Amino acid sequence: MTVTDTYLVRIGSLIRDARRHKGLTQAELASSLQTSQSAVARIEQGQQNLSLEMLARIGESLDSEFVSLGSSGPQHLRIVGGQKLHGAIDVKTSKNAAVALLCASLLNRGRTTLRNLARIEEVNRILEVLGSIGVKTRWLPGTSDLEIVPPAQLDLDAIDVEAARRTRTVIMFLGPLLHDLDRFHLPYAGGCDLGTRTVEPHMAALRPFGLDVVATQGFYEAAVDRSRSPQRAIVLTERGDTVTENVLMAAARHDGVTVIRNASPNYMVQDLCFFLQQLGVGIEGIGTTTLTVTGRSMIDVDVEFSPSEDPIEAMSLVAAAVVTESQITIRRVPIEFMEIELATLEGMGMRYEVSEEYTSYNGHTRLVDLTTIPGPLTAPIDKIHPLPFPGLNIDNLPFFALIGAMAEGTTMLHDWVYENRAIYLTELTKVGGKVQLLDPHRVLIEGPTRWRAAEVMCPPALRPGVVVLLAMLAAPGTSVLRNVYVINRGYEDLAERLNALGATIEVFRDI
Ligand SMILES: CC(=O)N[C@H]1[C@@H](OP(=O)(O)OP(=O)(O)OC[C@H]2O[C@@H](n3ccc(=O)[nH]c3=O)[C@H](O)[C@@H]2O)O[C@H](CO)[C@@H](O)[C@@H]1O
Ligand SMILES: C=C(OP(=O)(O)O)C(=O)O
Repeated sequence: MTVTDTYLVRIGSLIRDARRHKGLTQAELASSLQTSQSAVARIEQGQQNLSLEMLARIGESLDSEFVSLGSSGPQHLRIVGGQKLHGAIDVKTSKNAAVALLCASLLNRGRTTLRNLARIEEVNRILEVLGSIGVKTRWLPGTSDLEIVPPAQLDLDAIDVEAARRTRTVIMFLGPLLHDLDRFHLPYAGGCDLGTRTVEPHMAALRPFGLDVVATQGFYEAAVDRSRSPQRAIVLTERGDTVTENVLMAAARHDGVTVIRNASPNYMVQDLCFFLQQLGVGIEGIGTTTLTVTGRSMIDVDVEFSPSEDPIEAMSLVAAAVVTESQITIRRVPIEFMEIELATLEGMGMRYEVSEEYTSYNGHTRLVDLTTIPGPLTAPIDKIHPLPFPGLNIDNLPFFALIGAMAEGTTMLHDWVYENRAIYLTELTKVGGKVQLLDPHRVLIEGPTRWRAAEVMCPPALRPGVVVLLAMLAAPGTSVLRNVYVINRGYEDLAERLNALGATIEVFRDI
């Protein structure tokens, strides 16, 4: 095979992956390219010469750039796998608390300083959105502390629509904004491609505060009827994290007492509650499913807050240790939000040591340092499935695919929550995993696995993306993971920090 042939085959398989991620058939892609299905089949098999123009058109049809110029193109990772990790790593603060706190800063007329914030793409997008509507934000020099100063009047018409559409967080502007604006519009929420994620629970829960939302042409048109206010407890139909946060933020400036039932007691909700308390809002029941909020119609305080460490990053690092069969110390693990995960791992035979507990900078969350001890694992007898906190966290479930792949026997995962996420776990087959999709919600993983290096397009979802990356760390040889924006959405400098543990990961872009 000539060098050109090898490239055509590689590009062809990347195009096939991207098409499948997008859920298109060859015929559908062909029709958007105005070519034939057989031409698409030849392209995917690497049997068709491709012009740059054709590559650009394919990239456009699949929302995925295959070739780009300059430094602004997609970022890729080249991983030399098969090495053991060693040493210690600190868990960073969570993405999910960061986004809630950034939205909550809109409640405050004073200056909000968020300390030790995760410097991740998701935060960057929200900073772009906040900046576009007039909020002044700046990183304090040499720190990860962010200062936020609101304008006298927000300018929602100037909102950066492109940045807003890349996150789901914009939906959490509804709760804070309904106090100051009688009418406003926000772009539809975006984010990872995990299948349909309804926003209806948000609309229903905010209706008692007078909010009515009509969705038209890519925007939520919001109008606030000031004659309405909550007359009785707000009962959430699902125990969602961001819906609970939205109601908390609406209640924070509602002059009166709001009771929220079936609230999520999850980690990011707790961080938001601690922050709101700093703003002078009364909150009882933190960490339970009934929250009683005594709001303040005006909040104008200079406040500082540091969110807690990310249990999902902690779980990712545990999975990194398991898949590379390494002993590492993971510092600052928010133990309360990892207990069921760790109990499940113990059931699979995993051993680890934990330090005495200490307190997070948020003043509340209990942390430990956890040292992994490599050893043989066996598949769990029962399926592993997530539940709202205090169950096994849904965002941690994908990491059990990796751990199941290391264990002797068959592990079943049941992701009842998301329509798409389990499907992406089949990407592990490209690096040697034996993963069988039973239906869109259930996968069987057979272990142990002999990982092998491969070039793979990063699945368009954060956790499955990291799962593939970690498998590549274990696979001897050189792997490439292409277009890792979704990973950077939720993890700060992951490649660099894994390299500090002895991994070899190079970040690169196309020329
Ligand atoms: C920014 C943030 O904090 N994101 C988290 C948050 O998203 P978020 O709060 O936005 O989660 P969603 O509201 O999208 O809920 C996730 C999915 O679960 C379904 N659902 C949810 C709760 C429930 O009791 N029943 C139910 O069926 C929803 O319909 C949806 O399909 O919670 C998700 C589920 O924990 C996590 O994956 C996200 O990382
Ligand atoms: C699904 C996730 O988050 P988001 O709600 O930001 O899409 C996640 O963190 O895995």
